Amino acid sequence: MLNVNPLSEQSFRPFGKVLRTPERPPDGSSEAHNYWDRELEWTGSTSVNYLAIKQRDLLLSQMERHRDTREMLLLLQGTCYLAVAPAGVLAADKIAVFELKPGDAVCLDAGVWHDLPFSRQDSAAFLVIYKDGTAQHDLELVPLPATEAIAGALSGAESNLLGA
Ligand SMILES: NC(=O)N[C@@H](O)C(=O)O
Repeated sequence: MLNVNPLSEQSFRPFGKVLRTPERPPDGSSEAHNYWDRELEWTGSTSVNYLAIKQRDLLLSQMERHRDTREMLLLLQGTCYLAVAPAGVLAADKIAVFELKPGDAVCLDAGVWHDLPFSRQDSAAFLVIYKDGTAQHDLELVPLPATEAIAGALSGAESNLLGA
């Protein structure tokens, strides 16, 4: 059973960065705004993609990675669970699951394992930003040795499966 962690900069650090209001002084400000420049260095051709997530059972059976790009996930609507594991050899015992709420933005380091997010309601929507062509040329998808249930509000099917 994979427990769900609240999202924090510290807890997410092994997987990438959580983008929140920076603690450092803004690079520009006025009566109307504060601006922080270059929160992430980003070079090369980039695509901005729309990802609509459909609700599915909280059962993690695969993970994917993109070796050659970081991946920014900006949650536009819906609460989600995001399963991640450190880059390198995929170790099932290193998988962590985080709860993402609307407005949360995380940037996965290149090669960090993840699965498509799990929506906690009928649907959810993200902007996904990474190197152009990633979905076509840099998407490695692998099955897990065993399906892992994510601890959350189990659906009927999940309860039956787990004998809950
Ligand atoms: N499978 C797939 O499309 N994955 C990307 O959208 C992604 O890394 O979120």
